Amino acid sequence: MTYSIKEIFYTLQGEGTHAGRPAVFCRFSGCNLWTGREEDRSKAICQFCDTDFVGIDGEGGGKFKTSDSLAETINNLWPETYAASKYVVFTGGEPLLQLDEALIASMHAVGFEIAIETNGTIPVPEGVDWICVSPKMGSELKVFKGSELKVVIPQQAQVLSDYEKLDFEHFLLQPMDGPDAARNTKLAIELVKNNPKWKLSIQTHKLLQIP
Ligand SMILES: C[S@@+](CC[C@H](N)C(=O)[O-])C[C@H]1O[C@@H](n2cnc3c(N)ncnc32)[C@H](O)[C@@H]1O
Ligand SMILES: Nc1nc2[nH]cc(C(=O)O)c2c(=O)[nH]1
Ligand code: SF4
Ligand SMILES: [Mg+2]
Repeated sequence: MTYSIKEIFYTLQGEGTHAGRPAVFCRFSGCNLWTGREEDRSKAICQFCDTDFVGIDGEGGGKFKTSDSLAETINNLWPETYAASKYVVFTGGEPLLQLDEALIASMHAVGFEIAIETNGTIPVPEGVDWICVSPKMGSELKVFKGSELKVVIPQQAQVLSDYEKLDFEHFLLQPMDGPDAARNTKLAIELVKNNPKWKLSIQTHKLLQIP
């Protein structure tokens, strides 16, 4: 299959349990919860997205005709001096619209550990090594287990105790960025202190001003 990629870049994972870990980010084009067009945001299922995932015009973006050619492009961004700990984060947009077993096999063949950032509305194929699910109110959750559940707060009608029943290793609250970011951060800190099952996830790449 042909993969539509918005951008590919080498940076640090900014969020979640692996914050600070060097990673190649591969951002797929397109999402099932928003078109990505500003004029559609107010009627989208997911309205708070901080990401441009439209088209294939970003750094390293394009159409890749084979899983091996995409894997090779990702592999070429990893420093030659240290081949251990190769780590790719597939994100988007919604990566599970495109990530398939062929691409998982191609990434493993070049020695990568594979992570995804998903909204949890599409089942995860076998072989993904780190599954981060970030559920969106107004969508139907279909992924009930994984590595980390990263809940952006606040969202309308959210009930944190419902999430606590799910089968994840780590439970994280991430303050929603936007006009109320400061207030949302205070709220997240208070919630975590009162519910220690949860940990705080802040978007460190924004503080660090790295991609
Ligand atoms: C851009 S999304 C792409 C992956 C996938 N579609 C998803 O929603 O998980 C990557 C991560 O950014 C989070 N995110 C998006 N907009 C955000 C915002 N305004 N503030 C905080 N986190 C946000 C998402 O919840 C998700 O965990
Ligand atoms: N540095 C960095 N870390 C991230 N973690 C999740 C991201 C995403 O957009 O999926 C992201 C991102 O865009 N940049
Ligand atoms: S589901 Fe993810 S990529 Fe899609 S609009 Fe929401 S935050 Fe953005
Ligand atoms: Mg991001």
